[in-house]
Amino acid sequence: MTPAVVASVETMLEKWKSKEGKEIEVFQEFRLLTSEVISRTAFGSSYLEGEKIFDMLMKLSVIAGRNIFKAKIPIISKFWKSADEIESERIAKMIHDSVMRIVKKREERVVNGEADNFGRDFLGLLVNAYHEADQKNRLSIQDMVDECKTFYFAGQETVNSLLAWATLLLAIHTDWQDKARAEVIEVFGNQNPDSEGMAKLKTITMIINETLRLYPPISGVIREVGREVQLGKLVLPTHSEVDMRIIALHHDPYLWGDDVNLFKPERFAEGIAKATKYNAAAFMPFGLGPRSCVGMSFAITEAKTALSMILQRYTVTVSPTYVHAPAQRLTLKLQHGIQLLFHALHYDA
Ligand code: HEM
Repeated sequence: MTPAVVASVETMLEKWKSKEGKEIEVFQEFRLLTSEVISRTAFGSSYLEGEKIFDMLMKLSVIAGRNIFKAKIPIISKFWKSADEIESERIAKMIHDSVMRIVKKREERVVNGEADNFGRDFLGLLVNAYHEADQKNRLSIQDMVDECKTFYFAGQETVNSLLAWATLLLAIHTDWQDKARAEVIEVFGNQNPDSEGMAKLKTITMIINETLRLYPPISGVIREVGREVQLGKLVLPTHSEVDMRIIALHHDPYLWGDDVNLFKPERFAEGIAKATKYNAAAFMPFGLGPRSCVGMSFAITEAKTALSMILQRYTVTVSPTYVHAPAQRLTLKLQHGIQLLFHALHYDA
């Protein structure tokens, strides 16, 4: 996957050449980057259509984000729909139609003999499951659409958030920015990152972990209680939902010390186990247990690649217009974005 990520980062950095020294809003920039990466990975040759679908999913996520805590009135909500609900239904229908169009195209290629399978990318696997001979294991269209949604939210929004916060923290903590750049130059010189060098990026890994601790893209996970259980003085009934606030664990001074709110990547110098004093639940940006994130390595490789390529070319500082206003919108975002300045380094990267 590294060459696909490198190609997408190169496209982004090519655009940045005309903006050197000027303000760039990185949340939006990384949104385009991570959408392209996930579209290429998930939809392969159909990635342009994939991007359109993800774009619509983005709109749906914005609507869902602003309605997440709104209660519904049971009978009235059956007959009356808010503007957001009507818009969500319209977008959902468009997404459904787009997925169907891609599926049809892939089916036609097989029928016409242009291809002997539906594709080896994520969508190809879904189309295969849709054609599964055994009805019990067959995927419905709705399942396919839902899988696309999960993949998009899981794989795009999260890395978007991680990259944006990491770049902001590097812009604020220029000592760490210098250390990270020195490491990248030592490992890759001015060449593009490769998978072999990824494991050697110790400082970058520490910075990524500390970013995920302070600003976990997913701030909590929900679990349903399988059977009644007692936790200390608390009895949790069967089927009750437990909302585990990852962000609260990551900011707990009891677990992390009085400097819990400071950016100190050195906490992770000897790895996660040492940093958490072997308490697995103290640091869980990717969740915990059998349902934890399947895209963890993908996400870390993508983040390391993008950060390395930026550091090879630019020093980064915070723009005077930046306002610190984190906001929970499904993932941890910023109300006014992240405005940074990128200054070209004077050597050929
Ligand atoms: C910084 C980036 C990411 C973060 C912080 C993150 C975090 C998480 C978290 C907290 C969960 C819930 C785990 C749980 O319930 O215990 C999750 C689930 C999931 N993630 Fe990620 N994720 C990231 C990137 C990705 C990427 C890049 C992909 C795919 C390419 C991905 C695919 C998934 C999927 C499919 C699930 C659902 C797993 C299931 O329900 O069994 N994630 N992720």
